[in-house]
Amino acid sequence: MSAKVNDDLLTERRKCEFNVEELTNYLDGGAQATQNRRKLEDKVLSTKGLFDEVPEEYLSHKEKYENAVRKAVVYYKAMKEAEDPNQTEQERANATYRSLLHAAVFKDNSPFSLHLAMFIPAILGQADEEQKKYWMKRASKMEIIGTYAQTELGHGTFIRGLETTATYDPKTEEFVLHSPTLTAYKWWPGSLAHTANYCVVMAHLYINGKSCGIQPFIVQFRDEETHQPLPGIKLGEIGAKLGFNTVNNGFLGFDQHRIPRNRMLMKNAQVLKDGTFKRSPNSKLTYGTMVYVRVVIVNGMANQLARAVTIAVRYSAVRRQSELKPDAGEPQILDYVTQQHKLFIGIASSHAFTLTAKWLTRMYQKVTADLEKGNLDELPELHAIACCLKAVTTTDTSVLVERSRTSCGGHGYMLSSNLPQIYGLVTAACTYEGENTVLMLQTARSLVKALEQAQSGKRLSPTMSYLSEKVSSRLKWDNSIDGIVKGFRRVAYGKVESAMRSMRKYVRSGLGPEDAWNMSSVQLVAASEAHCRAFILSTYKSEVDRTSGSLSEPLKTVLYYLVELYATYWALERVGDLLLYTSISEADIRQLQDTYEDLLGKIRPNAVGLVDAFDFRDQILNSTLGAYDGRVYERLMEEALKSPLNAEPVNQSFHKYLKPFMQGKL
Ligand SMILES: CCCCCCCCCCC/C=C/C(=O)SCCNC(=O)CCNC(=O)[C@H](O)C(C)(C)COP(=O)(O)OP(=O)(O)OC[C@H]1O[C@@H](n2cnc3c(N)ncnc32)[C@H](O)[C@@H]1OP(=O)(O)O
Ligand SMILES: Cc1cc2nc3c(=O)[nH]c(=O)nc-3n(C[C@H](O)[C@H](O)[C@H](O)COP(=O)(O)OP(=O)(O)OC[C@H]3O[C@@H](n4cnc5c(N)ncnc54)[C@H](O)[C@@H]3O)c2cc1C
Repeated sequence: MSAKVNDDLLTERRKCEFNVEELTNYLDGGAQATQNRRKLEDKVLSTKGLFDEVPEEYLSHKEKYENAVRKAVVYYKAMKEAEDPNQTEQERANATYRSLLHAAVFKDNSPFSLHLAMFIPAILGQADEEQKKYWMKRASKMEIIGTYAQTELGHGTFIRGLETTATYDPKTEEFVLHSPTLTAYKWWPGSLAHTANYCVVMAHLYINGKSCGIQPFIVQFRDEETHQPLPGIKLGEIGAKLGFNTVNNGFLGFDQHRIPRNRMLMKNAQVLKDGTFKRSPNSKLTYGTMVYVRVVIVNGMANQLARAVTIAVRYSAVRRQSELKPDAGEPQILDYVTQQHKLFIGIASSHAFTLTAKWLTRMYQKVTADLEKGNLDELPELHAIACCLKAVTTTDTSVLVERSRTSCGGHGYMLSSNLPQIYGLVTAACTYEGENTVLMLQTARSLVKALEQAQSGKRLSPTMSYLSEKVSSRLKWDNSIDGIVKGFRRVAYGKVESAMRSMRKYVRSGLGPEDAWNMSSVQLVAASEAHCRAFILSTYKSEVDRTSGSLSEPLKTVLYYLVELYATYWALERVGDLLLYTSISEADIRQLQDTYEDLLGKIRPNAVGLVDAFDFRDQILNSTLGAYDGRVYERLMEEALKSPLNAEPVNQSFHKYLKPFMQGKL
């Protein structure tokens, strides 16, 4: 097949006003990081056996899983072999920060993902030093494969309501794990069904009949040689899902299953041999693995969104449809301003999430280091900001990936475009690791507390300190980026205050505080959203200010177009709220709309350059519509021909059913 690049894409690349490689380096965190990432990709992607002969979508549920395990093993070994021993941990982390290498291998997700994303982090965060040494030696080499088993059939969100019990037996120095009901069965953990042999189980600890809260236990549930479930273990797979079909989500029930005392992960709380319980300094430390994954998800969303928007923008440069002007031929669909409106916010959001994720990762690292020294002061702030960022970035990414898909018209509906699978991956994140509404309400809880503290003259944590600033009933509006950040903060303040007023009103009318909270929760979620949008926007702007000093002028200019586009887009989306709490006028709104349209026009010549700068290889995009060369139609046909239905000109169903039916013989 010729390697000719589509002419429209060539023209787009010539029009780009900035240096694409410079932006790639900026997103990676430096030229060296780009080089390391590419080296890693070269090495891993040249491994034999990593890719599918038959596209995954044509396999059965069972075959998909078996094929994914085959690839996971090859991929894991390739990643290990590609590790550069001369690189520091930090350099390795930088090289993989924006890499979606696994996406080249799995159109869906890896059956090892829970081992790496949660089992190992749970050991690192919950085990004492001796346990960590023992388990990490085995887990890091994948001598054992683990998962994180928290959610049950009956409870996911409400962790305190988990029914699985771990009852300490001081006579044998063992815990007895038990699932007293059907709803107590662990349900959802990835890798649990047929891949893993160990898991971290979150269970309700009882000592001498007394509840000691939810605690983490490391549990072997399959024999290491035969892989048979151990006695007292009931196991299975939960069935087909919207996505995650190669992740092997499973169920697990315990029937009086005994494990030694040292299998409780005892970094925070401990059970001594005689059954003495030593409390954790803060019971929420047990939830630390979830906080870690929420932080990781924000970066994951930035990357997946970049992938979807790369596919959609390249396709939109190649696709020609309808007429803008008579006799001028069919324009590229990217010339339709509505198409730009659908897609450019995806590019800007990906940048905003990447920079916010970097900020959040630094905060996570600081708070974790403080926790090691016994300082828990900033844990509530980390929890509050991680909750809303996880919720808002997953919600926005799901919307924008779906918009990217529909922006590709009919071809976006093809699995070969890869957009449906990317949607399946990102929409899952709206639910897992804390359902989004629930997490928004956690942030709202902190906002309410912060406003109460501000009103009684206490100092607030940095991310909420604006709540202690003096506010006028309507903030004086200005259309600058800083003005928009202030506007969103004013909205957050106003909505928290209004929710608090509602709660007091409901309490006066006879409701209890919990019912009053529930009645006001729609407002509370809106307050969290405004708080989070102000946070993302201010972080995005200040991170670009902080890090763009040495960049070339053309690149800086485009980066600020995107920051301004992001701010303007959200101001226009939430104009009703701004009208309620600020002095924004009709003239301001009209000017914002003009600015927005002007920005779409300025970004237009740079659109393909901007997505090229994400630097995804074709193998990582895995898409008929998004490849670098723009050979969209050829690829669609090539992929269609791989359909097993095209293997023979006449399908047997014709002779079996259609022919007798059409000839009236059936
Ligand atoms: C596509 C790319 C992405 C890449 C990522 C890879 C991902 C791999 C796949 C992941 C697979 C998924 C795994 C899972 O889903 S595991 C299961 C996750 N489950 C959850 O997240 C459950 C959600 N529920 C909770 O977190 C809590 O129960 C909840 C926060 C909702 C409430 O807890 P609880 O009822 O016990 O507490 P209260 O509301 O009464 O609050 C008590 C106080 O504690 C504070 N709090 C709560 N949680 C935390 C925390 N984690 N850290 C610190 N503090 C916490 C809370 O704010 C209250 O404080 P105050 O009393 O001071 O107000
Ligand atoms: C793809 C995928 C992978 C997963 N992987 C794992 C895994 O590896 N390990 C694991 O342990 N779990 C896993 N989970 C489970 C996941 O963590 C839970 O599904 C999630 O925490 C939500 O809990 P739930 O299903 O109980 O939803 P529910 O809490 O039942 O939510 C249902 C509805 O009730 C609402 N609701 C619930 N509580 C409140 C409240 N307090 N206030 C207002 N509204 C409320 C929610 O907003 C939602 O609209 C996975 C889930 C998915 C989808």
